Amino acid sequence: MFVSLKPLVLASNSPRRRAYFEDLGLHFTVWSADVDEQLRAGEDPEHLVLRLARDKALAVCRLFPASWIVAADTVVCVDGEVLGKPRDAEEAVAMLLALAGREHTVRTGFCVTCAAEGILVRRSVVSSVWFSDFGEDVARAYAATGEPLDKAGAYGIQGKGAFLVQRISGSYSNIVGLPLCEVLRELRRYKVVAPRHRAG
Ligand SMILES: Cc1cn([C@H]2C[C@H](O)[C@@H](COP(=O)(O)OP(=O)(O)OP(=O)(O)O)O2)c(=O)[nH]c1=O
Repeated sequence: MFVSLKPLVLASNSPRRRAYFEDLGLHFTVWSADVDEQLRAGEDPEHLVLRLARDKALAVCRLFPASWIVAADTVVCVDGEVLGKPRDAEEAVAMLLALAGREHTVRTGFCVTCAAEGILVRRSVVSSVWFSDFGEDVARAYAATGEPLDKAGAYGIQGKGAFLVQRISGSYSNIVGLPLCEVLRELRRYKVVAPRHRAG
């Protein structure tokens, strides 16, 4: 659907982010960026996801200075608390119960950068999600599937966790970890990618 016009690197371990790039038809390299994802005292969620997206992008940028790097970070926010990925099944259950029967937000920050061209762009996108009300038995049953362990807020809207979600407002792909409209807009703006034109 789209072609990569310039060398492109997805700085991510996330299979969801990789699948989104593959769906677009892009040619890209995947390089994981391991950075310290700790929240700093007094840091708000928007600042956190923008900082981590930049840190992940810059860690990979050093290795590919002539390439365009895309990195992202996703968190769930409820009651002023930031939920990242749970450490274990117990923490997953606690996170799920904190989200049950109410609204929370999912925020993804992303960074598009190229050292050779002196560009670094960051944006963040927020979506709202309403969970149905459920009890500890349901939270434990879902946590036991293992699906929550590598996901912010301990659920995957795109997977088994879909049954938790009553409704959403805003970008769906943002909840899954990469706000596609906004990322594609930046990649097209800098002519990193373009729609594919087939002859005949
Ligand atoms: C809320 C939600 C999050 N997630 C995922 C998106 C992200 O992969 C993950 C949040 O962790 P992140 O730290 O944003 O990303 P990651 O560790 O998976 O990958 P990397 O840092 O290497 O890019 O949660 C879902 O897949 N579905 C959901 O519904």
